[in-house]
Amino acid sequence: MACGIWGRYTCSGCTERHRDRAPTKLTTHGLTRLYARSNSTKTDTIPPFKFIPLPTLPHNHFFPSPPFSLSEYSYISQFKSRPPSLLLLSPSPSKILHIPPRPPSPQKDYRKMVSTPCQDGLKICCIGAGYVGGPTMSVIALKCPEITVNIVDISEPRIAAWNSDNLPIYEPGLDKVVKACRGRNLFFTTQVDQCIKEADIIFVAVNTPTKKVGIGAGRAADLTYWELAARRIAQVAETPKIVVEKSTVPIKTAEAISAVLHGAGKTQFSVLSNPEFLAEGTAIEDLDAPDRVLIGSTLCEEGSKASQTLADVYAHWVPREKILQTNVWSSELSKLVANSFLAQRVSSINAVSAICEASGADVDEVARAVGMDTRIGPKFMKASVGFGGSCFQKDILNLVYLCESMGLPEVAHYFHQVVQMNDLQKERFVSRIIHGLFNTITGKKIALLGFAFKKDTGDTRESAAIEICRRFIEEKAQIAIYDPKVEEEQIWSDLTGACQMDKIEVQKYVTLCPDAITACDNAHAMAVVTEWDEFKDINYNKVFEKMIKPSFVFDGRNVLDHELLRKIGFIVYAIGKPLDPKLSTA
Ligand SMILES: NC(=O)c1ccc[n+]([C@@H]2O[C@H](COP(=O)([O-])OP(=O)(O)OC[C@H]3O[C@@H](n4cnc5c(N)ncnc54)[C@H](O)[C@@H]3O)[C@@H](O)[C@H]2O)c1
Ligand SMILES: O=c1ccn([C@@H]2O[C@H](COP(=O)(O)OP(=O)(O)O[C@H]3O[C@H](CO)[C@@H](O)[C@H](O)[C@H]3O)[C@@H](O)[C@H]2O)c(=O)[nH]1
Repeated sequence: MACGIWGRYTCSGCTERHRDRAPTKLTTHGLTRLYARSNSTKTDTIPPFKFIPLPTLPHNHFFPSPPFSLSEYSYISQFKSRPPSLLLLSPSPSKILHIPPRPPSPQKDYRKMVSTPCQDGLKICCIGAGYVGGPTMSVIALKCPEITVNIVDISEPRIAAWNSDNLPIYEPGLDKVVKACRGRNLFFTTQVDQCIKEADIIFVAVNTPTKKVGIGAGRAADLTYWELAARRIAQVAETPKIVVEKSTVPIKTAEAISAVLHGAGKTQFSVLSNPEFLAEGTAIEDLDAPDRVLIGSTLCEEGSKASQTLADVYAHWVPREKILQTNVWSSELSKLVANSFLAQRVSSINAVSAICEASGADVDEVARAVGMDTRIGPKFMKASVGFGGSCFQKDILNLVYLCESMGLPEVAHYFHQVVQMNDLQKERFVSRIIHGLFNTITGKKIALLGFAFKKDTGDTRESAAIEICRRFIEEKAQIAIYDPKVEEEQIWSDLTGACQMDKIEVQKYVTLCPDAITACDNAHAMAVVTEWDEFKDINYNKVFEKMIKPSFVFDGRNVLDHELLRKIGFIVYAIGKPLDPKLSTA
């Protein structure tokens, strides 16, 4: 069947290059959206004119007879510097079949148009609509309006939430981006197979948690979801695809995945590594202006071509010099190393916080003095109750496991210390509270402010709050939790999992509160675990009135005004700060 593309244009539905060829029939051939130009007979001037979207057309849709004659249509593949979706120019969108004949656009325009950074009509599918897949693909859709981006997931509720006003993740600025693109060139769907089939580039952004059972349990990455996604692609794909590792994976995963994909022997796949460096809470900022974009590929011609295609997508908004193209193993390893270095800095400053408490030094002063050395730098120097999040611990343990597997036990041990230091920091915080409250917290009420692993996210994965609560429950304390963004059900699920108790049992120890003041009512102590900005603005005079005396504040993030709190009458403990003489440490 002839493809209905006219001019020098590589159609998204097939890999053929079509050149001034008159098909007998016109099909959409993989293009699902056509735009009509209204009220104009001019073909070559692009803006200003009005585009009227026609109804979405299914793949390979045949227009009814009489078939289109090519001379009646002009397809163009560039709209100013940003290539748009395929444009169907027509004087009357409602009369798409009765357009007066028009001469084709001059050849030279087409030459200019096809040399755009990204091919018109490119289709992206992202498998996994989570914290990475959702924001990353939304930003690609925003920056590349001519690219169709389908985000697929096996979880129906998650997809339903992405299609609602209540997105499944909280991320500042995400709402706006999604609203700008959803239904235009960004789609969330559970139609995994169809989107795989239609895509030119498939990102895989599924979860890769730490293995719970089997060889490498507790350390190695569990690639079950990844492999399932790869097998699905292998089974369904009919045309060549670029498959992109967006998930964080161990080195050599691309090689293994390539074997799975090519095992089916149906078509050609190029596997790229393109790790994501966004941090939660600042995902949109990080995606908008990344420090770098890393693309790893095999060194063959196919690999370089695929790498270039992906680089061209990012080049829509990321300066070329920030797009690093490396070999695939360097790319995979760099992601694990980046997270290990970041976590190592947090553990280092947390280790220093213990020295400060023992010596009377102030951790923030030390961090400032050390961080002003340009070789060291000031970032990631904030002492805390311990790092959390879905990545740091998982990725370091993954690196540790890789080192062990490669016969490098000393290197493995070196990186493992970062996680052990983090565990120690959480335990130090709990011990300070128990000792501060005269060596027992049994039956005492502790208000826990914050449950997310950091501010500006509703994510609780590996949050220090979970371990701290587990230890409080072990000591039979009463805990009143307030977090501005974390869903209640998430807290119950985290605590039942961590404590190996059912919800009713956990509820004997834990209550969830609508605000900080309520949580502090009749409490012996208040502990800040997440650095939410709003905690700085609480009326602490009011809190003090409501709390049992002596009233304690344990600031696990060093975000409160400790001087002021002491003036009000609180006994204050802050990570890495000179100890309050009134705080019992026995
Ligand atoms: N969260 C972050 O900030 C972050 C940042 C950089 C990299 N990463 C890495 O990115 C990956 C994804 O992380 P995340 O936080 O987005 O995970 P997530 O759990 O939020 O999302 C993963 C999604 O994949 C879906 N999924 C799993 N298997 C599937 C399949 N076979 N087909 C379709 N959908 C499937 C799940 O239903 C889930 O919605 C991980 O490897 C993680 O280490 C995460
Ligand atoms: O000075 C600091 C900085 C961070 N943290 C804690 O460290 C954890 C991780 O914070 P952050 O790195 O900001 O958030 P993540 O979303 O986990 O992002 C990390 O993990 C992602 C997943 O791999 C990477 O993409 C990011 O580059 C990397 O920063 C959180 O609990 C923070 O509170 C500190 O305690 N002190």
